[in-house]
Amino acid sequence: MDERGLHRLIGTIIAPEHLEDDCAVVPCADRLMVVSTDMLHETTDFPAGMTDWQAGWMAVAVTLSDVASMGAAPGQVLLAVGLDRPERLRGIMEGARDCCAAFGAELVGGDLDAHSELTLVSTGIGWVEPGYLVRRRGARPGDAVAVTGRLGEAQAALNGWEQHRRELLEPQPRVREGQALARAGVSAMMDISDGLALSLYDLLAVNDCGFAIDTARLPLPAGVPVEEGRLLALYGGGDFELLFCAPQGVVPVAGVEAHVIGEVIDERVVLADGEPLEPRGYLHEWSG
Ligand SMILES: Nc1ncnc2c1ncn2[C@@H]1O[C@H](COP(=O)(O)OP(=O)(O)O)[C@@H](O)[C@H]1O
Ligand SMILES: Cc1ncc(C[n+]2csc(CCOP(=O)(O)OP(=O)(O)O)c2C)c(N)n1
Ligand SMILES: [Mg+2]
Ligand SMILES: [Mg+2]
Ligand SMILES: [Mg+2]
Repeated sequence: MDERGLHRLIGTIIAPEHLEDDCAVVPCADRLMVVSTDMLHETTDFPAGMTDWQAGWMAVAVTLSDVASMGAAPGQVLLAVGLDRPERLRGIMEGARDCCAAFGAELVGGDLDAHSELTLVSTGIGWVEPGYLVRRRGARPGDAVAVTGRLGEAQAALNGWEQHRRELLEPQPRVREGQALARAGVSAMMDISDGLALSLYDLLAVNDCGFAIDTARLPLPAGVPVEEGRLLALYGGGDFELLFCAPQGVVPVAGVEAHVIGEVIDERVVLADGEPLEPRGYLHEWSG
């Protein structure tokens, strides 16, 4: 059983539309509040050699990435710490605080308990005017499909490409870019935490159209052979770039480094170079 299968179960218990986006959306006077929470564990999320400061940074970055994907401005963050050793706390809190500060958020609370495996749960709140909210749903046939930054860098580092360790250990949420894309009029957006392929299937699940990408157009990790780089870009997790669809004429958006990688099509399929793309990537799995 994997994460996506269990999400379907959750969708039979709470309203399934609550599972459609990177954040929950809560009306709040004349603005919308978006909220995301994410859990990280030492064994699955903190690679060997990661510092405590980097673990705190990453916990906040992954949540701010979800906030960014809605076109929202980060506001407040809470961090719950399941702490294995007390001497780790200072570094973790400083990393979390510094990531908040770097992206215009404030760390305003959290929780603390003792736990055998270091576990960080970050909750991020963001704010957006109703006209600029962007959801995963909204893609239209003929839109361009595009991504910010480069893909596959975090997984490249895990594969031993040392020049990409910083991207793995200190992900940079595309906070400024998310808001600029929203204001420019993109039609659908999400962040890519589990790899491009799974993210395209996540978009497919909530849109009435499909996606055709051209692998020659993927922005690949620098210094990695092209064939390996292409696999990393399609199936590697941990990138935290934005994947978005944009009506013709919207991209390029000033100040946003993005690459068009394909287009939205009528047929509800995900194609890469004309063939169905394997729905493979980073998935939490359970045995049995
Ligand atoms: N245990 C849960 N209860 C309710 N909603 C959940 C749960 N786990 C995940 N979700 C929701 O499912 C959607 C997908 O989750 P996830 O894959 O973690 O998104 P993301 O990769 O953006 O963090 C999100 O809207 C998230 O809020
Ligand atoms: C040991 C280890 N493997 C891989 C990564 C890269 N990485 C960071 S988050 C992530 C996947 C996304 O995490 P998840 O808990 O699924 O977050 P969500 O999709 O909910 O944002 C990956 C592959 C890592 N940081 N550490
Ligand atoms: Mg997300
Ligand atoms: Mg999540
Ligand atoms: Mg994930």
